[in-house]
Amino acid sequence: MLTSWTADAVRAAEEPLLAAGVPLMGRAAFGLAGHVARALREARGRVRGARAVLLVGPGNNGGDTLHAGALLTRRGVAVTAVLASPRVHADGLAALTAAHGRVLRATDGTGRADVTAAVRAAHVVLDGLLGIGGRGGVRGPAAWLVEEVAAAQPRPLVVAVDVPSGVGVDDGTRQGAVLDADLTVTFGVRKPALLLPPAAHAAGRVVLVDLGLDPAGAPAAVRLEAEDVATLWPVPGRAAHKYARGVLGVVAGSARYPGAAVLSVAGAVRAGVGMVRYLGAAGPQVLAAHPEVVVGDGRVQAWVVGSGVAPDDDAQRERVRDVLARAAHEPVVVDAGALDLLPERVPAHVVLTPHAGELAALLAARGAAGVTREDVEAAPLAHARRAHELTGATVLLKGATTVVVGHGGAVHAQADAPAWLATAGAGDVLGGVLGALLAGRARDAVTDPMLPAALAAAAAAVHGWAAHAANPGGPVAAADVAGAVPGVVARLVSA
Ligand SMILES: NC(=O)C1=CN([C@@H]2O[C@H](COP(=O)(O)OP(=O)(O)OC[C@H]3O[C@@H](n4cnc5c(N)ncnc54)[C@H](O)[C@@H]3O)[C@@H](O)[C@H]2O)[C@@H](O)CC1
Ligand SMILES: Nc1ncnc2c1ncn2[C@@H]1O[C@H](COP(=O)(O)OP(=O)(O)O)[C@@H](O)[C@H]1O
Ligand SMILES: [K+]
Repeated sequence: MLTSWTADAVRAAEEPLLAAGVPLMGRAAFGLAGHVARALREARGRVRGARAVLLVGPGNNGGDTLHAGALLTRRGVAVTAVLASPRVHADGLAALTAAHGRVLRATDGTGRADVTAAVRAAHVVLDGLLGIGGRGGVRGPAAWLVEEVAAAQPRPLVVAVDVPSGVGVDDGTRQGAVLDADLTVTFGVRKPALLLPPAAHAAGRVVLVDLGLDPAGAPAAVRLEAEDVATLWPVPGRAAHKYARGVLGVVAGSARYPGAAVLSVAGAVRAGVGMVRYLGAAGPQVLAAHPEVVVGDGRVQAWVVGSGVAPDDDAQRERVRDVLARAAHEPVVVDAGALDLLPERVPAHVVLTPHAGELAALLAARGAAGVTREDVEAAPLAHARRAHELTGATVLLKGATTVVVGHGGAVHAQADAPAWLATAGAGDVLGGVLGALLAGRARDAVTDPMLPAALAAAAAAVHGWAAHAANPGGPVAAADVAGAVPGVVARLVSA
């Protein structure tokens, strides 16, 4: 599992080490220089003779960068530091100067031609403008520097120091211009912005330099990896029978959107549920695609409702209402056309699966007037959290990185899918996969309010891996994603 901690938690964890005289900045700079050297060797075969530009802000993030620059000069790298602020980390600057690094100032305007020339000639640029002390994004000369590097051709390798400068460290927002990095070298522990969208998309590959930090409390956001998902997946015991494995009720599709019913069922059947019962008008289409499905009412352990349920399908909406009225005791995945039927308050084993537009509509309907899809995309965590607080539900917000907020505010962020997964019907398959997990672990999901969020994150991960597996590197249809789920699960649980 990848974990992350807020800026405050990092500072609190650093405190006792700093008090004990542990040279944290020295360790950070040494690790940073090592990773930069490795990246240069990979990119151009050797380190010596490379040209590096350091973007240096006013704080310790700039200090780390200057110290790393001093170490790089000793390995034969020509280092130019560009100071973006009149204030600069004094020790770091002294170290770089002593190592014969070059220093330019972006603050006086007159030396800008030299800065531009250095940036255009650079093999690597280290972004040390702002770290965990950044507030409100890069401004002034620093913003100009970011633009210069972003426009440089050929594009240098960009290494973010601790975090890409100008991200909301704790909430994953982008506070204005952010330089997209190829590599982020982060110190001590990951920061939430390195897992959360949209900031995480600017981080590139993330490597962690161990500083011996031991932060307190629960992590701010986590990402499940294969071994975590394997421990969550319900695997039938030797004596299992279909009812013991869990029966999933599916209220999806309508005369207008029968395909959603087929895809929702496909996700559930392929993820490994004991039985699927289907309710709705798309019975013939569902049976044609999945003869193993039982059409009609009966006992179930969990539900998926809403995928492809048209707003004018009164009969199907009535079934959704019936299911939601029983949600106190049975886990329910609430997708698309069922989101507007959600009761005022629900338990955490009710999992909402909106995309950004649907989440905006849900929030607007609950008093957050004027929230748009763009607002949600700019701050996914804040809006998913708001929806959780307003409804009590576990909220899985779909996107390139899927964010889940569950009981107690626990946050998962899964970025396992190729962009090819952004295709019609993919969300219906995800609902089915998650429904299968909740049916298989229905009792646990009702008694342990933390579990639904973990299961939701696990479903998003498997859905993303299945999209890769269905056609590595190329386009996928939603049905093919469902088709790849059994193989992905087999590899997971047999590893
Ligand atoms: N405490 C330590 O000894 C360690 C700190 N580390 C580094 O220190 C960083 C944090 O250092 P700081 O707390 O000095 O913070 P930063 O280096 O992130 O700089 C923040 C400083 O810049 C100014 N500032 C904030 N927002 C700004 C904005 N939007 N525009 C212009 N100026 C702005 C503020 O005056 C603030 O003091 C970490 O990210 C990490 O790189 C690491 O070296 C590990 C050890
Ligand atoms: N850029 C992207 N990269 C990876 N996955 C994505 C991206 N955009 C969307 N997805 C995923 O694709 C699926 C789309 O679901 P959704 O928007 O509900 O579509 P539909 O309603 O047509 O099924 C979600 O699982 C979402 O997380
Ligand atoms: K930075």
